Amino acid sequence: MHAGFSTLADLAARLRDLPAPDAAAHEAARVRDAQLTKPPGALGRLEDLALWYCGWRGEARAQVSAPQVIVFAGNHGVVAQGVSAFPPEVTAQMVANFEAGGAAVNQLARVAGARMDVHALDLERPTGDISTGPAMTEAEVIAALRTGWEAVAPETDLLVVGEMGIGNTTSAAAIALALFGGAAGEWTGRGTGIDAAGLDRKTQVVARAVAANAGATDGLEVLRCLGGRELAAMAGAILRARMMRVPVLLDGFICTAAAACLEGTQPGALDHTLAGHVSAEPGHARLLERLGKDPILSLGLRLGEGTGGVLAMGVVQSALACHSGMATFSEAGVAGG
Ligand SMILES: O=C(O)c1ccc[n+]([C@@H]2O[C@H](COP(=O)([O-])O)[C@@H](O)[C@H]2O)c1
Ligand SMILES: Cc1cc2nc[nH]c2cc1C
Repeated sequence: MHAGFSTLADLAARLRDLPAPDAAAHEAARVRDAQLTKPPGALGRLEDLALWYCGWRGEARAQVSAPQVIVFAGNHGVVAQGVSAFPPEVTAQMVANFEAGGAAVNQLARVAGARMDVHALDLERPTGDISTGPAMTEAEVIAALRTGWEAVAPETDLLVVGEMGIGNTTSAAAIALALFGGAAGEWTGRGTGIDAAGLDRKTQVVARAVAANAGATDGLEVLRCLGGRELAAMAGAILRARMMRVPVLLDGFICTAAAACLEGTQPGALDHTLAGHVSAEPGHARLLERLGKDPILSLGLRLGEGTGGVLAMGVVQSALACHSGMATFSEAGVAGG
């Protein structure tokens, strides 16, 4: 399917006309939930997850049959400022590891029964150094958004987008600062494990990046100026999922920062998404709070790749197994329903 956008203005127009969940299916799912063999509300948040999923899929009794995780990789010019504990070659080396099945996310995707796809975006051509100017031209950000848009499989019914990109916690922190304000230090963390001196340097780089791109206030423009190709691809996939009414589980700090750019342009653009987890990168909890998202899991992960999102797929699948598989009070002959 043609992406249907060739400029950021086209994309902003698409964002103004997004599908909503199916209120009747949501209500039918709620009625069914009330009849299941448990005290009302006893499955806690699992009940909300099942209703959320049924509403977006337009089914009173839904199950996940084609979960997909897509890992996008990109390289960042800002690594020249000494903002990561690892060298940028690791991005391409990890792509090879994803393709060989050796990364953490490969194992978790297998456990979740999810299809996994990997897209490396122009790794040999890092984005511009955000501490001195914009990361991408409009043509570059559109190309990356389209890669994400086109990566969502037609049969997918639950999506996780993850990323790999040395230097990308600097991008994510700069995006959060540009969108939500505050001090650079509130959004900047250790990423892959930079030391204390490195963290000071990185905080200054984040502040300089936002100052150097001060014209960027709209979400999509923030994505172009302060993001990276893998962040733009994640945003494109999240938007495509919305058009397909496919629920999305967000991963960590970088994934959430990319998603926040859509919400920055169009409030409500992330209504089909939930936070799969809260990462150990301190800016992530703050960002989720700003987006009004309560994470499903909190396991101290700070890996990215989609790992936290894929783990939460298991929780959503469990919620739907209960919602669709449990007997009602009358079916089971249990008193009190
Ligand atoms: O998902 C997260 O919250 C997260 C937190 C810290 C680091 N990461 C991963 O680490 C890489 C970026 O870290 P850095 O230090 O190079 O900016 C990138 O490949 C991310 O997938 C991911
Ligand atoms: C080894 C390694 C694996 C990763 N996976 C996601 N980000 C990563 C960063 C590093 C350094």
